[in-house]
Amino acid sequence: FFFFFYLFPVKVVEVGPRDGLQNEKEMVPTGVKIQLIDMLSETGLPVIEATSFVSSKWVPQMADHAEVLKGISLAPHVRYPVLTPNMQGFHAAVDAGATEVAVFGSASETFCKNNINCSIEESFQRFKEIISSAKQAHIPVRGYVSCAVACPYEGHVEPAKVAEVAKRLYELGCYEVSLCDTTGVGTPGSMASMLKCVVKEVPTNALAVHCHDTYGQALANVLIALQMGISVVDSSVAGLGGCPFAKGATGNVSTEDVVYMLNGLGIETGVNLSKVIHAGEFICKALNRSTNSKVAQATLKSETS
Ligand SMILES: CC(C)(COP(=O)([O-])OP(=O)([O-])OC[C@H]1O[C@@H](n2cnc3c(N)ncnc32)[C@H](O)[C@@H]1OP(=O)([O-])[O-])[C@@H](O)C(=O)NCCC(=O)NCCSC(=O)C[C@@](C)(O)CC(=O)[O-]
Repeated sequence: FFFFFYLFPVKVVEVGPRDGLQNEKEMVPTGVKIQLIDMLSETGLPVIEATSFVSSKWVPQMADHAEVLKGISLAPHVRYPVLTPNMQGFHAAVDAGATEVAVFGSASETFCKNNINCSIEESFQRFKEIISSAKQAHIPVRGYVSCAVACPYEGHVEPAKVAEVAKRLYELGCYEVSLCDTTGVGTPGSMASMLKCVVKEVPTNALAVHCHDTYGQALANVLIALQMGISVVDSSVAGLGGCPFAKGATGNVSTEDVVYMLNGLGIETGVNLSKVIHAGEFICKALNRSTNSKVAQATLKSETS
């Protein structure tokens, strides 16, 4: 690899209130979710994924989606996408005031079936309907490709399959496609192989990466993506999270660690790190656990010593 650090800004997409909280066993009070999002809205983060309009039988933690979306104080320069797996979710999201949605596909058949109860082909029929209705309502749609490196059920996933699914989402009208290392098994090597294949099919300026940190590789994987020209990074405050349908996978790379690394590279994000650390402290206290962010741990320790 040759190293180049481009100095154009990176967009950090905060997924903590959705991806971070969806896997929590104990119900997180709606007021806590709202307060977390409101605190994150004050940090300079441009995008905060607020909740998901999925079935409460499948993901009970997200059952209060409408209350959360209606309860937050919308900041003028922040976008608040929500997940919508089908038209029922799309209509409910729009009724609750959503102005941006996200569809979530997969490069693995088995994960698709376990996550949204349909085949990849059927999922595209659903996405087509959602994207077409969203277009009429001038609602932007983001797309996810789960299992972009590996699947919790099938193991290795071929980069060509990831590229095919990403291209279909992009061509259907997703303005951005986020490539997800759902289980966090990716390494800079496997990420690079996958990304090399995907960038042949989808422009880099329409791609994002979404790295779980199960094997401690997430920051290195983000760095590889930056070096390959990708400038959108998903992350979760305090590194919270995991997918209920990817057993054993831990949370996303933490927003604090991503922002710290980008600051160190001199790359503009517009995000105030200490405010994110403060929001992370709030949610960790509410969940009665310690942060997964190394940067937050070090900062809070130095403040108390
Ligand atoms: C997609 C479905 C709904 C299909 O679920 P289904 O059971 O096949 O749906 P159905 O159409 O047969 O309907 C069955 C029941 O669900 C209800 N229903 C149907 N749709 C909705 C809806 N939108 N909202 C609320 N309720 C809904 C519907 O009303 C009905 O209720 P009943 O008559 O039995 O009382 C289900 O599989 C589901 O909700 N899955 C949720 C999956 C999920 O949230 N996964 C986690 C997020 S994805 C993720 O974490 C990965 C990501 C994005 O972060 C990236 C990465 O790291 O990989």
